[in-house]
Amino acid sequence: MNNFPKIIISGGGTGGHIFPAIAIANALKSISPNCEILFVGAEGRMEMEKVPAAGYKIVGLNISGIKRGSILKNFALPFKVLSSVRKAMKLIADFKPDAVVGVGGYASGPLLYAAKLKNIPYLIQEQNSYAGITNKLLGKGAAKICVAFDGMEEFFPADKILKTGNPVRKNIVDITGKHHAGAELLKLDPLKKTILVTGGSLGAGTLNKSIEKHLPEIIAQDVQVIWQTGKFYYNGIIERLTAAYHPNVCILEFLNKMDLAYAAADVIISRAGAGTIAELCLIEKPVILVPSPNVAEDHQTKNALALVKNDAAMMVNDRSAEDTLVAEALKLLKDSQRCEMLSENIAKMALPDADTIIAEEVLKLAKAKS
Ligand SMILES: CC(=O)N[C@H]1[C@@H](OP(=O)(O)OP(=O)(O)OC[C@H]2O[C@@H](n3ccc(=O)[nH]c3=O)[C@H](O)[C@@H]2O)O[C@H](CO)[C@@H](O)[C@@H]1O
Repeated sequence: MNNFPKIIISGGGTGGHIFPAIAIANALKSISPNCEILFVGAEGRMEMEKVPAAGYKIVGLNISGIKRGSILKNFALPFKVLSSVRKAMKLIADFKPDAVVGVGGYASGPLLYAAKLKNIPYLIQEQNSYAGITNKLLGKGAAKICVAFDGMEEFFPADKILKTGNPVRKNIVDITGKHHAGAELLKLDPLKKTILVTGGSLGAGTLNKSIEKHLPEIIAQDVQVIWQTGKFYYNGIIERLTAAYHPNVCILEFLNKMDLAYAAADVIISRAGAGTIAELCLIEKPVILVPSPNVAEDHQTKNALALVKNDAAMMVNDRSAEDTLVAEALKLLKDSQRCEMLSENIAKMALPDADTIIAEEVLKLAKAKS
């Protein structure tokens, strides 16, 4: 076997694509410490900051998605796609990867397409129950497609599908013994009940409105809240709220130490992004999911229902969240039996080794090529 396999991992846009990619890279490094990994992302997107922070090198392509609303806004898109494919071809020629991984998102398309043209084997990792357009288009040429949900034959050739679950960063879900450290970092009281609110990597307007509206009730019950707002909402919330400075309230735009926030929480309110759900199954805490209605084919509702059907999570619709979400969370916090049941059931849904299984598949492809 080639002891120095070279792997390109491409994709990004949101945490939902970036963090599985980092989890795969970490697993590759732990199985094959000598392997060389290069990330390829989209210029100006979150991966250009998060990937180097995780210790990996990344190169950016000048590529964006289709913008809704006006043809004019998309005028430059075909040129960007062409120049990105050209740059991807050059990256492949220079780096000479033995295998390529695509996790979805803007950069994944040009890079996988270039890999296909250059006969480099590639693996696709699809996080959701509904396949993204890039992954669907490039699925036929993939050597393997690693998925997290049943029924993905609807989008991909059945013989290429492997159900692995979504890869998660091991350090994020290792929360044992971190409750006090979490409370300390977030300047909260480790003895008080705590709700964590997370809107996924970009934050969620509905969750923010719901918390903002009912913050006085949370404080009145002497409950603490770790409130991740997302970058776009943070300043507005801080400007509007004097309660933001109450000792029970910790507001952040992004949680860099998600493990400590998970560890500090007694109940979690969350969007139903596939990566977050994979983590929630592993940390085994009671969860209320509020699926985003603004995603393709309503896939977050499908993600959430997979848990709800097994009594492994509660669900509140986006439409009713402003009225009922906080009351439901405060009620759940007081019901220790229900919390225990939800924790037990969500743990049964976990697929803990996705990162290692996918990394092994990638290394098999690299070995077959070299
Ligand atoms: C609006 C949108 O398009 N959402 C999609 C996006 O979600 P999104 O980008 O929110 O991704 P996920 O919910 O899957 O994962 C979020 C990731 O970000 C991390 N995190 C989050 C907040 C924070 O403050 N700190 C932090 O580290 C979480 O630990 C997790 O690893 O990709 C997912 C996976 O393709 C999809 O299922 C979602 O529908």
